[in-house]
This record gives sequence, structure tokens and C-alpha cells, in this order.
Amino acid sequence: MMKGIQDYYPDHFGQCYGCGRLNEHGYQLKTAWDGEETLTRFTPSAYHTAIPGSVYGGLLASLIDCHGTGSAALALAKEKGIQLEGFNAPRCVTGSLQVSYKKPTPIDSTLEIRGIIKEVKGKKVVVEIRLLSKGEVCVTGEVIAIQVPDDFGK
Ligand SMILES: CCCCCCCC/C=C\CCCCCCCC(=O)SCCNC(=O)CCNC(=O)[C@H](O)C(C)(C)COP(=O)(O)OP(=O)(O)OC[C@H]1O[C@@H](n2cnc3c(N)ncnc32)[C@H](O)[C@@H]1OP(=O)(O)O
Repeated sequence: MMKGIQDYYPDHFGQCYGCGRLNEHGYQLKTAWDGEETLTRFTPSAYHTAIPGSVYGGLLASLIDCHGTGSAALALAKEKGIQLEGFNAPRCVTGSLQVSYKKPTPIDSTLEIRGIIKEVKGKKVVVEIRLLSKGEVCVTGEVIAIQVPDDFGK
């Protein structure tokens, strides 16, 4: 599996259900740069069903959520010139999450979640997200992520 910004969060940020590397029950999303965009992949299982053939919308929202905060952390690291090593990644939590379901999301394919950084202003980052299945955009969203201090959650 590719390495993501989540691999550079310290242990107390590694417990997140969506993206914590230490949560054995979670999705363990990995968010990385893909050119100017950010990218996460997730392969749904049959039990992630809404109606047969389509992915449950709440799951799709949580993929957008954690990919958004991870993308924001990548953007802050880039802006501040931080070389990722050890557990030194900037960390963000979700301020707001907006999701728009454009069409049913086929479940029998690996999903691609792509982020575009729209704004970095102080500790606030706005990320626009597209979620694709079989090459088609099924869901769009916007995450406003806010950087928190290093001791947040300790
Ligand atoms: C308390 C529990 C938190 C749990 C966090 C879990 C940690 C996870 C750890 C590790 C995983 C890695 C991370 C993955 C995360 C996964 C996603 C989640 O599930 S996160 C959980 C859901 N989110 C919350 O529970 C946030 C609760 N809210 C807060 O803690 C604060 O309200 C916070 C940090 C979001 C903002 O508080 P301020 O005091 O730092 O912000 P100000 O200084 O007032 O504003 C700065 C800028 O941000 C905007 N802003 C602030 N809050 C906003 C909001 N809610 N929506 C939109 N914009 C907001 C403001 O308008 C301002 O923007 P202008 O500079 O004026 O342009």
C-alpha cells in the first residue's frame, strides 16, 4: 500500500476510524499527492451496500471527510516547507463537510477520491473533492479543515 500523510501522524492521531494507521477496525485511508491533486483509493466490500450494487452514502461521506483533512495536512506541510519524517505532519480536524451525491456509486470497483486545494489561509484549508467509481464522478464535496496544535487530543 502507498504511504500517506497519515503515516506521519503521531500515535494519538493514529486512532481515527477513517484514516488512523493504528485502528485495526478502520479504513486506514492513505492520502498522498498525485501531481497537483491529492489521491486516496478505497475498495468497498459487499457489506458497504446501500441498495444492491451501490455504496452506502454515509461511508462515501466519511471517505471525503478523511481525505479532505489529510489533503489539508499535505497542503500545510507543502506551504510551510515541512519535509515529512517521523511523526511531524501538521494535523487538521474537520470544521465542515459538504457532500453532493451525483449518481449511485458502483460498489464493484476501487474508488478514487481526489482532492484539489482551493485555499490555504492561516490554519484554515478548503479542499474540493471528487469521488470516482469506474472513472465516473459519483460524489463531490468540500471540506473545510482546521489545523490544530500538536498537543491537541493528548
Ligand atoms: C473535540 C474532538 C475532536 C476530535 C478530533 C479527532 C481527531 C482525529 C485525530 C486524528 C485523525 C486525523 C485527523 C482526521 C480527522 C477526521 C475527521 C474527523 O472526524 S474530525 C472530528 C470532527 N470535527 C470536530 O470535532 C471539530 C470540533 N471543532 C473544533 O475543535 C474547533 O471548532 C475547530 C478546531 C474546528 C476550529 O476552532 P478554532 O478556534 O481553531 O478556529 P478559529 O480560530 O475560530 O477559526 C479559524 C478559521 O477556521 C474557520 N472555521 C472554524 N471552524 C469552522 C467550522 N466549523 N466550519 C467552517 N469554518 C470554520 C473560521 O471561520 C476561521 O476562518 P477565517 O480565518 O475567518 O477565514
